[in-house]
Amino acid sequence: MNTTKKTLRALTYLTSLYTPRVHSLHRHRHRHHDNLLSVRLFSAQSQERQDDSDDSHLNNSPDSVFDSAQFSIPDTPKSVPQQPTWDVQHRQRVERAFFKKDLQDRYFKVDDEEEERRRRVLAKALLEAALEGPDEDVDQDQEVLEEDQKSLSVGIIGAPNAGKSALTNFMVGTKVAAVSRKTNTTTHEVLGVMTKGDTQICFFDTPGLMLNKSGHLHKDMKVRVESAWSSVNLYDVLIVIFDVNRHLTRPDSRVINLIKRMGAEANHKQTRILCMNKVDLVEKKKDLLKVAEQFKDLPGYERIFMISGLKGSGVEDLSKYLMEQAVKRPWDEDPFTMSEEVMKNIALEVVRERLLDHVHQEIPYGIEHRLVDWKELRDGSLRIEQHLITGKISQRKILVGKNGSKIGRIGIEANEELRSIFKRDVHLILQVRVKT
Ligand SMILES: Nc1nc2c(ncn2[C@@H]2O[C@H](COP(=O)(O)OP(=O)(O)OP(=O)(O)O)[C@@H](O)[C@H]2O)c(=O)[nH]1
Repeated sequence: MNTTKKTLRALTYLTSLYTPRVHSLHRHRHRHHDNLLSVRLFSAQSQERQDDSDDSHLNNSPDSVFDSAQFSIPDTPKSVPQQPTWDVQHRQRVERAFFKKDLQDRYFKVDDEEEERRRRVLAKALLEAALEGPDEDVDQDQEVLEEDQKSLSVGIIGAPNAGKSALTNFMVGTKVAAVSRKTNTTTHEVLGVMTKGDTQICFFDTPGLMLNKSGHLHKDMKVRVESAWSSVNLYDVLIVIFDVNRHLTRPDSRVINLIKRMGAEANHKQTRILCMNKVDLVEKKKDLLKVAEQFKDLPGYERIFMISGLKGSGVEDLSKYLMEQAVKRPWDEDPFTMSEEVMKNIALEVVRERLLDHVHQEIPYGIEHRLVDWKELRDGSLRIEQHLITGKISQRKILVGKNGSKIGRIGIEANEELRSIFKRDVHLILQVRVKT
């Protein structure tokens, strides 16, 4: 798997946080042209101007601008012009199918701080994925014609800590899911995409889908949870996963209820499988058979797998089984390329991440972060200009630093990372501005 693909995977999830929800149910492919992240507001609270004098001269101060052209950056990678063709159709399809606008607004609102936290985590994930060395596995170099493509959507459901991310990571081979922590405020997320030969499998997390001890939905989140439950049926395959070691030592009635509910009846539209995870932790392997015995009569499950998502035992069988379930259907994710939109997101995230590293944590909430220019030049390099706009002169000072040292540091580091992610020259310009 190459770096671009890893970055793309990281962004698959990242993009979902910001893509405006689309709500019609038609499933045909179409491209999403909205300039999603050109402007991002990070205001957690309203910013009052502290000084009413004319600050416009501050915006012309050379200190407040970082321009990568003024720094010599070693080891410029060879610029490779790319045609961005990544299609966000897959995400849109899921979002269209799963969430309705009003529900979205009422029940899925993530507060700014939480969003900020997630954004940071994701930016990190993105970088890790992008900077990771190439994998050993065979690369998907040959194009597979659309009519030959096979796809499978797989939902993974289980209690927190059951090992959903670890399993997906093992199958997909990326660390992204491990760091994109989920909370009850999130919707279904793509955990990872595996493309092998002519087959592509998309794994989805189904966070927050747990029953209470008496086997009912949690009252406080009923509407949200009900819609999420019904969406579970849309996957081709549903993996119900649980920690078998925990089940043997401290059985949890909520987990048992979940397993029973999902396996209660055969579902002709969906293949359901039960995964006994963390078998590596179980000392007496005979105990595993006892558990399998306990659930074997549930008609909803086609198969029961005993696996260790972390160590990998049994995962190959599971992957093989999933590959066999794939149906002739065009892939949803292009495994090779990144769209311009995704790249823009990356550019903002990377700067944002550096900003948070170098500036006091609370400050970035009051800053408006804009992508003001994005140009792909003829030599394949990118010119990216972003503005950091603040309403407070005191904040401007902090951001700029002594003689422009702070914004310079942020710019140099961000520029370096972007070059490494995009594999081409990046001319990054960051400007700190005061709202006038
Ligand atoms: N020993 C062992 N540990 C595992 C296995 N699978 C997962 N774990 C560990 O269990 C913990 C939870 O795993 P995750 O993959 O994050 O679980 P999750 O279901 O994605 O958790 P949530 O994100 O909270 O829903 C981590 O510390 C994993 O390292 C396994 O097969 N064996």
